[in-house]
Amino acid sequence: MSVQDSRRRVTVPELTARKGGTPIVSLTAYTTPMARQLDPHVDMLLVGDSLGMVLYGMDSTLPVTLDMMIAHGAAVVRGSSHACVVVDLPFGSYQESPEAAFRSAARVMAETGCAAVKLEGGAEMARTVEFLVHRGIPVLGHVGLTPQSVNVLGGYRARGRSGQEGNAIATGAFAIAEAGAFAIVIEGTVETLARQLTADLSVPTIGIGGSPACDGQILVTEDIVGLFNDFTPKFVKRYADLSVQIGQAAQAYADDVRARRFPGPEHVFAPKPSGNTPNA
Ligand SMILES: Nc1nc(=O)c2c([nH]1)NC[C@@H]1CN(c3ccc(C(=O)N[C@@H](CCC(=O)O)C(=O)O)cc3)CN21
Ligand SMILES: CC(C)C(=O)C(=O)O
Ligand SMILES: [Mg+2]
Repeated sequence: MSVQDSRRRVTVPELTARKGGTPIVSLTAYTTPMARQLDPHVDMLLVGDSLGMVLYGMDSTLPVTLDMMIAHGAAVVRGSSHACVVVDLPFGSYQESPEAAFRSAARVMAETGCAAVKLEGGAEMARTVEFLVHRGIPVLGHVGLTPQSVNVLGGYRARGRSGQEGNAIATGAFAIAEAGAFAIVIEGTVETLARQLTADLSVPTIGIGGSPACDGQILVTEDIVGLFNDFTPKFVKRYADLSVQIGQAAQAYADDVRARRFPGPEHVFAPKPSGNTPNA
């Protein structure tokens, strides 16, 4: 793993040009301090609507609002200088019509300074993707396990196990690519489907529970560093356990306060020196 060129921001066309090349490295970020830590190491930062579950304790991504995505999107853009920042369009902000999608996406672009938006869906979203791209908004597609459709899908289970479901996902991915998506996230599908789509699509695929053959990979940062422990999808690899370190820090602080070891003399403000105080 190498620190990337941090002098210049990765552009959307540069990500598209990575098809079949060096894998696109991507992680989610929701806040400025996390973006600052991740930015040098990744090509793309996604401000995912997973923030509803990870940061806000919601039990799905559906209650996430456009205002939440804009606030967190702006925070991530402020914390990054290298990565291409993409912001999820939340549930309800784009499905109704291409016009509604444009209004939402234009607010996200203008108010955050991000480079692109992501939206979930297949063939039914192709017209919307084309509408946005033709009007200057780069779109990242997202097919397979699409969490905003959890109530239709009936849970966060792997997709494309049946030939019929696999065909529908493939048709959707081709429609989104044809409509001008610059890359497509393939989430939670059988590996063979993600591999086949990577071989057949002209744009990069970014896998999350997809395939090692995908043109890139993405995961939720809190999942890989152990800061989110409500559930762990099968596709997550854990690289650190920061919740343990946070708990240890809180325990040590609590022990210090209760024993009056904190604050120490170095943590308190001495009185200002002045002419008429005997102690000065
Ligand atoms: N922290 C986090 N990580 C994610 O990857 C993520 C989110 N949140 N929120 C939005 C969606 C929801 N996702 C999920 C959520 C749960 C499973 C999960 O538990 N899958 C089980 C099988 C579940 C079942 O069979 O019903 C698994 O074994 O992977 C997978 C993806 C992926 N996304
Ligand atoms: C995991 C990625 C693909 C996502 O959509 C999210 O974090 O919301
Ligand atoms: Mg999302």
